[in-house]
Amino acid sequence: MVQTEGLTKFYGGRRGLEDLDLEIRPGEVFGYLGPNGAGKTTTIRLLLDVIRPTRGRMTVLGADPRDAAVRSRIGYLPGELALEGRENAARYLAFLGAVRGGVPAGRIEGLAERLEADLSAPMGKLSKGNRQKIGLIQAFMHEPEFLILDEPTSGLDPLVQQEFLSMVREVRASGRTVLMSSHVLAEVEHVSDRVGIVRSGRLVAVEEVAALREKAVRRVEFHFDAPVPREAFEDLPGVRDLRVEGAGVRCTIDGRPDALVKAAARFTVVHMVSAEPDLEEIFLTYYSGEEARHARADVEEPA
Ligand SMILES: Nc1ncnc2c1ncn2[C@@H]1O[C@H](COP(=O)(O)OP(=O)(O)OP(=O)(O)O)[C@@H](O)[C@H]1O
Repeated sequence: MVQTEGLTKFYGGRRGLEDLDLEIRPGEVFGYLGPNGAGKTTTIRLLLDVIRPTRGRMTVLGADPRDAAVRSRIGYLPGELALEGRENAARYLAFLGAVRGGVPAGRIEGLAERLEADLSAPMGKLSKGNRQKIGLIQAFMHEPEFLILDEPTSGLDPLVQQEFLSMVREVRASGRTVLMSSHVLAEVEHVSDRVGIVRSGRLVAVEEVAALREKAVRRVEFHFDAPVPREAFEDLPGVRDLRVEGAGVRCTIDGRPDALVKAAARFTVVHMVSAEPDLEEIFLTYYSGEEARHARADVEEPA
């Protein structure tokens, strides 16, 4: 769906994105993560030919993004959607639908209902959340084969976020592809197949979410019906910060919990707590590692 090689964008002397090699596969949901200013929007604008690269190559849907036919096969939610004027959202969406070759009115209404969007207010008066919903409706409504969503969950309340994530899952189930950016891992980890982590204009990692989860540290607690010997839990693969106090065992695990679970199973377990793996910690490691490495390169570079 997307293939880039050495894709680079400088804004004058300022680095927007440098040497991006990225592949997005058909049918996947790709989460594009990074803090503010990392280069996510720059990447997305390059893929859509809103801006042109300083150097590097890319294909989108197998073609040059300058090819106008490519754009019509993509649904796009910009990070900041400008919706102005007195016209209401219903008429605006109907107009866009007609321009895109016809979208059934029922589909627009269906999406509006799911997202609890108000289509009757004048567009210039929409709240941030409602503007975001209108942006999502126009991105999804013509059922494009590739959806590019820049910070799609920003401004949505938690219930609407859940509904949006269901819409993304449905897109994937129908074999279509999604690229969504975010600066919060939690917003994309439950729906993404892979995540790319970008920092200071560089892609620092691309990982399967399942692999990331296996690498993550998780905190685990066991309570037994009687005191257990510390030796039974020492030197188990991946087990760290072990604390054995009477009938209680606490530790963190790096990777698979298999060895720990088998060790615990030799005693009578009365209660067990396992926290969700903390992917955010891994995510932050990528950020901070890169920060050090590229601290010097962050200073002005030539165009
Ligand atoms: N039009 C522009 N002119 C000059 N510099 C720009 C321009 N657009 C982006 N930049 C710079 O390029 C870098 C990457 O910005 P970009 O908007 O791509 O980041 P982002 O990851 O999308 O962050 P955000 O979530 O804040 O939009 C930043 O340092 C930003 O200041």
